[in-house]
Amino acid sequence: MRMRWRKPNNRHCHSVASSAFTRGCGPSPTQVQLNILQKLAKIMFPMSSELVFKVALHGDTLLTSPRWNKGTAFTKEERKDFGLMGRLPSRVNTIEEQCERAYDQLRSHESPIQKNSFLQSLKEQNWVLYYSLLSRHLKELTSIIYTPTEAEAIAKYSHLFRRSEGLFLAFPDRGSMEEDFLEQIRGKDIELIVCTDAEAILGIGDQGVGGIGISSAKSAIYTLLAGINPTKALSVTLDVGTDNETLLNDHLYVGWPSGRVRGVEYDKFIDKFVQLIRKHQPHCLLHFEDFGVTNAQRLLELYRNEHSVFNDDIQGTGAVTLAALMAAVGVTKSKLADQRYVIFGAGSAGLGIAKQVRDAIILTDGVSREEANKKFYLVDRFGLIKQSLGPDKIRPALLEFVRPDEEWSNVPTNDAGEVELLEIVKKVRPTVLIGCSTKGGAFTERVVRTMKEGCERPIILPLSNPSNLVEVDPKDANDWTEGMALLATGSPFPPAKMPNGKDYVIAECNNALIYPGLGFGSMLSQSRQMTDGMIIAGAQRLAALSPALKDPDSGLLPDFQDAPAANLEVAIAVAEQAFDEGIQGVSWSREEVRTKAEDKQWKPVYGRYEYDEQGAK
Ligand SMILES: NC(=O)C1=CN([C@@H]2O[C@H](COP(=O)(O)OP(=O)(O)OC[C@H]3O[C@@H](n4cnc5c(N)ncnc54)[C@H](O)[C@@H]3O)[C@@H](O)[C@H]2O)C=CC1
Ligand SMILES: CC(=O)C(=O)O
Ligand SMILES: [Mg+2]
Repeated sequence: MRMRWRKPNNRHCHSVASSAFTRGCGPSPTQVQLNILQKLAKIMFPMSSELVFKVALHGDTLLTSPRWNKGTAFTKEERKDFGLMGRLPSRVNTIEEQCERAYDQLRSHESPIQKNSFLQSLKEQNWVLYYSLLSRHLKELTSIIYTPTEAEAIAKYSHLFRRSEGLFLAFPDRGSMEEDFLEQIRGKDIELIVCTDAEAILGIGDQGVGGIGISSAKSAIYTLLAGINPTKALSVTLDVGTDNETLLNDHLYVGWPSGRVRGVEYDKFIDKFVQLIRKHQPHCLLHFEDFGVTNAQRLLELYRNEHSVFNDDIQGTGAVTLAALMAAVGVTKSKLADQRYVIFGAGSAGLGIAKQVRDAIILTDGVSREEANKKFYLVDRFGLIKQSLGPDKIRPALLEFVRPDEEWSNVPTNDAGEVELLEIVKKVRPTVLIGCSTKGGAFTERVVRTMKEGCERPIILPLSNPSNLVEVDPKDANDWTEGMALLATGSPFPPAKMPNGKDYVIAECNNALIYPGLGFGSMLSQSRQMTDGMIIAGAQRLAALSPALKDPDSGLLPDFQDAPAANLEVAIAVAEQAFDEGIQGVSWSREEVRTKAEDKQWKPVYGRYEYDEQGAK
């Protein structure tokens, strides 16, 4: 891996949208903000007249194609050319009018889950309108199509089911997997596949076939935040059964109603899928999402050297958390290597974070791997991960982080002989406490206050999703530490009040702030692998955009409103790193990365259609 560690800086502030990114960058703030907003507006909503598409669809087939349908925005001329006269009401609308109408309709739905269903149905009808609407109300609507509301939609998938989306590969139909896959991608140039086996969806566990909801939500976020062309993305659910009794006992369950396939048969099934991607789509990025803890790391290691494979829960979460921590140590004027880390929940996310931060400590501060490992205390269902838990309770991937028993011989345990979080906090006096356990409320008042006694500015990141599983409500953590905690959460939370009455922005430390950029950077450079160097380069770039580096009372990470601009920067850093490592698969040069990235982004604009038999279908 050829890469140099670079301290966060603001070199890239000219090209991002947030005012927080731009303070101190040459022209007056107002002028800079104006330029940036104009640039962002152009990126998000370029003039549709600039684009011309050759389209081969006609009449109803055009109106029912979500990619090409424009609804009432078809011009009179297009209506004549495409057999739409009489199929649409007379008035031609602009996209602005369509968004206004759709937003009014959305607001007539009261509950978040109803809004989620409405947006899903809009997506099935008209992609340009769907993504335009989401872009215009990014923060508000991301929480509807992603965490927290998507968790509820997934749990209710079989009951809310109306129309299928994506590719369903069920274990009993494995004989026709290749045919089914080819049928789905026929005529398409797929660059991204997001797949899940749905064993650990967000924090709500095994959701069987409903897992398609996370693949398509993650895929939509790729489009929304990184401009991935939705026609080039495929969402997949690998339906290997479910051990969720509620689903198995539900006669309306639409997945394969069987217990989960495990062991050799499971591995063969996954391998068949990966190999057919390697055969038919050798350049596409394969994104794994929400696999169970026993498979996630194992599958990543198995395939990452032979294909561009990415596990979001491990690598995406590791990267976004590293960026948040880099910003936090920037505020406390300390180093990553100075911290003592307690990670509560040693699953995919917990391990991914530990490894990512450990690797960064080695790179930044020249600490040996062994010394760096010692800075981490991992905690899981059986309390502290220490030697005497034995191989039944310690996955091989955790071995580097196991604490020696002697270190804990004088520490009180519970009846089961486990060392619980409070005792760990008392002994370790952590400066960083991260939650990815799915155990809502685990960071109790005592835990947080004890942590505060041991350090002036505790860094607390309760990352579990959805919102009701957060380890501590950030408002409480803020109150219990008299506003001194540096906080970020996995799902959106409102600002907390500082003792001086000021709002403290709770940054969203969600992998969506970085994975679209990591994936886009890899796709853009057509790199053969997603390397650790590329991921760290992306995390560094995101950290450099932290508003907290300018104002310590601002959020640790860019506001979600700025997520498209931040992800573009991440993508550029990742692609540049691919060049530095010599693993790019494109013939253009490193200097062209930014222009190529901006050009490649798909924008939700209609453009003008011309009928052409050889055109898009
Ligand atoms: N903010 C973000 O970007 C991300 C957040 N997450 C969230 O983190 C949580 C975990 O996700 P994954 O690591 O993918 O799941 P996972 O299933 O791989 O890991 C969960 C771990 O927590 C442990 N655990 C369960 N109950 C516990 C308890 N009472 N005390 C301590 N540990 C306990 C489990 O044994 C398991 O090792 C989920 O809520 C998920 O939504 C995950 C990925 C990204
Ligand atoms: C955000 C995410 O990937 C998760 O909660 O699993
Ligand atoms: Mg996930």
